[in-house]
Amino acid sequence: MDRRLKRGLEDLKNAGLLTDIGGDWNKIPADCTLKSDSRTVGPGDIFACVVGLHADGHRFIEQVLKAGVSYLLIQRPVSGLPIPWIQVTDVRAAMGYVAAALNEEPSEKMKMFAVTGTQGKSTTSYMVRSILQNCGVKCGLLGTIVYDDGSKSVLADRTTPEGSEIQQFLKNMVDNGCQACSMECSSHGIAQGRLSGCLYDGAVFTNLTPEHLDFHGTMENYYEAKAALFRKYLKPGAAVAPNAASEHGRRLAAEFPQAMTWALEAPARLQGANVKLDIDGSEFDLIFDGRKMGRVHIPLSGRHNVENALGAAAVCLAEGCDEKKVVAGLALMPQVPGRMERLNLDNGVRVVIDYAHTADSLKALLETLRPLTEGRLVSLFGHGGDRFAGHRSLLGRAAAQKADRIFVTMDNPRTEDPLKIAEQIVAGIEEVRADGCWSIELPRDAAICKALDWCRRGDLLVLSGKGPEPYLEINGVKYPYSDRAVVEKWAEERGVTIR
Ligand SMILES: CC(=O)N[C@H]1[C@@H](OP(=O)(O)OP(=O)(O)OC[C@H]2O[C@@H](n3ccc(=O)[nH]c3=O)[C@H](O)[C@@H]2O)O[C@H](CO)[C@@H](O)[C@@H]1O[C@H](C)C(=O)N[C@@H](C)C(=O)N[C@H](CCC(=O)O)C(=O)O
Ligand SMILES: Nc1ncnc2c1ncn2[C@@H]1O[C@H](COP(=O)(O)OP(=O)(O)OP(=O)(O)O)[C@@H](O)[C@H]1O
Ligand SMILES: N[C@H](CCC[C@H](N)C(=O)O)C(=O)O
Repeated sequence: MDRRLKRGLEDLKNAGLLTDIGGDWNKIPADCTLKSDSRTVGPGDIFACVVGLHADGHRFIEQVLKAGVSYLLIQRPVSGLPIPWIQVTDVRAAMGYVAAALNEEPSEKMKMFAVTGTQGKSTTSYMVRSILQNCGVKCGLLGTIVYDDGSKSVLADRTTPEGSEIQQFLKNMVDNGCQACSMECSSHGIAQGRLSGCLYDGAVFTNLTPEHLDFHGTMENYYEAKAALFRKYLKPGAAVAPNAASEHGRRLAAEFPQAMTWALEAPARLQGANVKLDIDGSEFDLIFDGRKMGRVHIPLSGRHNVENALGAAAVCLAEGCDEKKVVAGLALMPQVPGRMERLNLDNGVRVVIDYAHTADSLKALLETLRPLTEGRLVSLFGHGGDRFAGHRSLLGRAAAQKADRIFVTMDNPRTEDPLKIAEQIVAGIEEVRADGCWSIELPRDAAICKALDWCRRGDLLVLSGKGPEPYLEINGVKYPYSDRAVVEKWAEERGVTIR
């Protein structure tokens, strides 16, 4: 038995996943890679037959054998297999353990930080990385925006990739000299076992509000998925940093006595006070066990971003980072793409691009921007198709309560009719306002141009929902698209300069 695979099999056994094994697993090549997409496999690979919602990986066995695959990970008995195989009860959840073993357990060679919660994962994981880098620690990043292995950064296609991909990224981080990894963990990723093979030194819980109920069914299931990160994937003595202002954060804190709680407006070990918000950023006093540690400046506006900074500071302090370096590290963080991203036009109009795609985050965003707006606050958004439809009327309500004018448009309609989605948003607007403050313009680029033409000096236009996404997904096709590029093109055509 190959030395590396021995460990993988032990982990599969301990996780209750291993059913059976067949064939010769003695001489696995050093560069053998585990893949779960038949369209990407090549000679020498292990193919994992994932049983998904749309396809059953076992159907592709003949195809991958022709492609030269050397090993298989299967979930149901397949007779007459000509190559070695391992049978497990859940291939998707098993992939991470096997890939971790083949990659020599990369998560044991770095300080691993996880961030979970409905909102704030990307921002908080950028903040964690910024603090660690200021402590002289080279840090990789995995999340919704990019996968950065310490050498190159590629655009992410999911928040938490499949277990096989995670382990490959972690291995690359180790090879590239990273001493840490800051990683977002989505509830889908945790529930589907994509984290198998990862063990974390610290984990942050930001908040839990209704989202992804199409997948989890109930809020309790959704909470359980998040809580599993803390119950199953922490190294002994790991730092646990829950938001004590959240009911679910308090539940986690009660379960983990070592918790380094944090909160903006609730009792906690780490707190923020004297918050000052500006369009270009925020500042606040960082209070640790009742003592002022320092005044923190972050280049991101919004109380929710102050909360994210508290979460990042809490996990880093609990992991032993120097207090002054934590404070300075937060100030050094870069603009998180598409999170409160500002574009100042020289016609006196300001534009903010933000990834708010839930009613709570749109409300928080508009609440932050309202007092910072001289003229009218203009809100432009849609909602993603094949996602939790319960958000739609609530998004409409949130905008109607805070904005002066609303342009309803499309997000990624996927397989839904974008007009029907827009009408569900409008239903929410009309529950609150009857003054005709809205219009529907479905093509998102046309809607943005219309809104920019409508705005005048002092107005603030908020483009929300897509943040930095470089595409519009319609019926399974991703068309190149970017909110920022549309504003830039409009400005160029109108002779307006962006500062
Ligand atoms: C609900 C969910 O997580 N779906 C993911 C899941 O789909 P699935 O289980 O239905 O897979 P499937 O399409 O039936 O395919 C089964 C297997 O057959 C393989 N296959 C398929 C076709 C083929 O020709 N050959 C082949 O080998 C596939 O690679 C896969 O391994 O596995 C697919 C392959 O990895 C993913 O693309 C797909 O993500 C879809 C695109 C998705 O939208 N996921 C979202 C909901 C998601 O995971 N989001 C969270 C973040 C949410 C948040 O904001 O918090 C995330 O972590 O990104
Ligand atoms: N702590 C927070 N509380 C509420 N809303 C937040 C918080 N942090 C960020 N937001 C809002 O949510 C949007 C997405 O933020 P971010 O990308 O950091 O969260 P996320 O959890 O990574 O989201 P996703 O998994 O969907 O990518 C932001 O653009 C902002 O509008
Ligand atoms: N990562 C999240 C956010 C999507 C944001 C929005 N732009 C959409 O496409 O629905 C998801 O996949 O549910």
